[in-house]
Amino acid sequence: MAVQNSDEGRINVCEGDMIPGPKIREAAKLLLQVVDDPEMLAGLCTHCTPILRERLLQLSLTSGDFRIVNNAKETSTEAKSSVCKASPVIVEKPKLWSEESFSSSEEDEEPSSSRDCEELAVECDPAVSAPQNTHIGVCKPEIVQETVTTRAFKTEKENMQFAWANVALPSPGGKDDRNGAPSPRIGKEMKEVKDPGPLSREIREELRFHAVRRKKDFQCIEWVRGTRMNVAAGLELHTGVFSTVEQKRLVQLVEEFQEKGRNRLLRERTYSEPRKWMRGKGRVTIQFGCCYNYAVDKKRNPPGIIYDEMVDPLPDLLRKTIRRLVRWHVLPPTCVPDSCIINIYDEGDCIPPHIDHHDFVRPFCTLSLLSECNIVFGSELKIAGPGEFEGPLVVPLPVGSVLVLNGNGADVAKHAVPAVPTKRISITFRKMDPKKVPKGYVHPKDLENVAPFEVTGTVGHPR
Ligand SMILES: O=C(O)CCC(=O)C(=O)O
Ligand SMILES: [Fe+2]
Repeated sequence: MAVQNSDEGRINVCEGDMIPGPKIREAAKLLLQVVDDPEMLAGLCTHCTPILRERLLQLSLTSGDFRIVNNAKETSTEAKSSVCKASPVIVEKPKLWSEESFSSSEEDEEPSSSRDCEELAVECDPAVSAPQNTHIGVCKPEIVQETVTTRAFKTEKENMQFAWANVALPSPGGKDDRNGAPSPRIGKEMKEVKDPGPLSREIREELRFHAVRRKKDFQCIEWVRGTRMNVAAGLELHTGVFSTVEQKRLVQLVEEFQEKGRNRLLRERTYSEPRKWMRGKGRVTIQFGCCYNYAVDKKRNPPGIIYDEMVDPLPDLLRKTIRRLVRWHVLPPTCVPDSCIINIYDEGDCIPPHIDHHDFVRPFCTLSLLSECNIVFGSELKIAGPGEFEGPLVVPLPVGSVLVLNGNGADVAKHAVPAVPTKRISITFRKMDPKKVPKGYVHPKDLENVAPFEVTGTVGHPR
């Protein structure tokens, strides 16, 4: 249902006006709840929508008051021409990885380049930009900026000339966070602005938790063994679970382990780099927690988890990732993954049609990194050529998204990733069937009793 516009509560904002931070945060939280309304989104492409959501989220997390520095009509051209050169708004960086820091130190800061990337997602490679939904149609940066700065906020309320380019946010001490230099947008008067202090970790986590998008209504009706059914039932796609910075850290970790694997610094079966003798053959895999055998191996082990083969244990960052998945309601606490397989796809690499082995319990999930690709589902998948697979359901996997496989989607439908157009990394997290846990496996303490995040209802409603 479309959101109804109402003239009540219309706000006139003039240059120099101060808007108290709590009001802005409250407005941003409200907008976050209706941001997916079709009327709100009219004219926005699917690339812009997550950016708008991310920006609203940033606003809902900022501390300090806001001053309108000029009006939207004047600045929309300025914004258009300067978008790629400078951040149009100085926003206090919300703490990332809110439950726990990816790094050992709470205060660990990102290098300025990655922070710029967070703030100016439109300027960055879409492959590492804000969480995205499907990626249909690509906007030029200027167009994205124009859309975000004017159209999204103007709508019927012409008087509410609220635009990113028009707002200056004081950061503590009047400094630009990114390089410590005084911000050109913050004048003397801004020093008088009272900073209500940072939001608590719990509120930050709840806000980010509420911004996660969850698609659970996949449909693919097929006749299977005489029964008509939805073979996609049980599939879920979650976006916005990992920030761009968190994704970058995960990619870094994968690259570090790939390097160690190449240098034979990992257990023998942790890292595997098959010989590629034709297109669609082979992709690098890194396994943690258990050794999964794809096909009968040299020692005649059947496919499945090998009982007497050890691989390296799950690194700290991947255990944190698992906790995030459970805390943020992507996987149930009854199914905390204790193993994972990283697939590194170079351009042209693929994964052929398969159903994941039942040595792993359901549900399980796959995190997509670096670039978007399609995954195909169906009770029968056609092999149309080397690395070319076709099926009745094609699901685009946005960068940073998590696909959960359960029910028919995991056990009736096969899935395959056709040859990818560009390098991609996926991490599949799975819990071993307790009867199949390999010899010598030590269960990590921090994966015991992982509790899902409790929704307090103070911030918004789950989607
Ligand atoms: O790379 C993907 O998205 C799928 C990976 C997969 O199907 C698997 O590891 O079993
Ligand atoms: Fe799979």
